[in-house]
Amino acid sequence: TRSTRPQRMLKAVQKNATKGNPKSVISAIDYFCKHSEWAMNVGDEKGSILDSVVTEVNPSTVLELGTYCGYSTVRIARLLSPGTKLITLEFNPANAAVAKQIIAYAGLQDKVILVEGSSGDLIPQMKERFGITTFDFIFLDHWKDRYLPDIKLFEECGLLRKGSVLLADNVICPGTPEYLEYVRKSPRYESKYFPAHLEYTKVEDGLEKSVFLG
Ligand SMILES: C[C@H](C[C@H]1O[C@@H](n2cnc3c(N)ncnc32)[C@H](O)[C@@H]1O)NC(=O)c1cc(-c2ccc(F)cc2)cc(O)c1O
Ligand SMILES: [Mg+2]
Repeated sequence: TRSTRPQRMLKAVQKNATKGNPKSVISAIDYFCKHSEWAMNVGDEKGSILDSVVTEVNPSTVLELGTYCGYSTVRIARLLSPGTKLITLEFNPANAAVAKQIIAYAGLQDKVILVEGSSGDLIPQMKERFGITTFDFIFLDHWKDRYLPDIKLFEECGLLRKGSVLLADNVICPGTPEYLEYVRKSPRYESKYFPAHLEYTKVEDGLEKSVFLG
């Protein structure tokens, strides 16, 4: 049977990247997406903004929603201080299987906890399963209509503290209008929009950074 796009992306990483070198894995995926097949990774333009926010926050507890193939997982994990791990949630088992291999190829498997399942089910389990009190940094990149229910779930589960940073991909394309309205109107968040483009295209998109004020 025909391979899937994530499987072909993995092959491109194994062919063109250097094992244990996260930067080469990131470049190999970006090259694949620019010259072979578009794929819904956060990409290099928005990825640089992601890098700068992660570096600024220097988080000890990190959560990513929507692993896909692990591109942003590798971008984030390579910047974390020694001993810090990121938890990433992926609903689709086939995508999780590819992500696991891409993360391992980058040599970052010891910095990543990849959990298969849906954010709605897993967020309430964070404290008991992973000993998390609050998250310093959360990257939202999953189903766009889950951003709003999940940020409310973070609040209900007491997973945010004064200064927790939430960074959301695709707030313009495909778009997350209800989430944007919520974080921009709520007095409990300080929000800022970072304009960019949909990965590997000229279509407008951007990242929304929201700081929880407690
Ligand atoms: C949603 C996907 C990313 C992954 O998220 C997992 N997922 C989902 N819901 C959950 C959950 N509730 N819990 C855990 N994981 C979860 C899934 O299985 C995908 O692997 N991302 C996108 O759909 C996406 C789409 C586009 C896009 C833009 C323009 C177009 F013309 C077409 C597509 C761009 C992007 O930048 C994206 O990020
Ligand atoms: Mg995205």
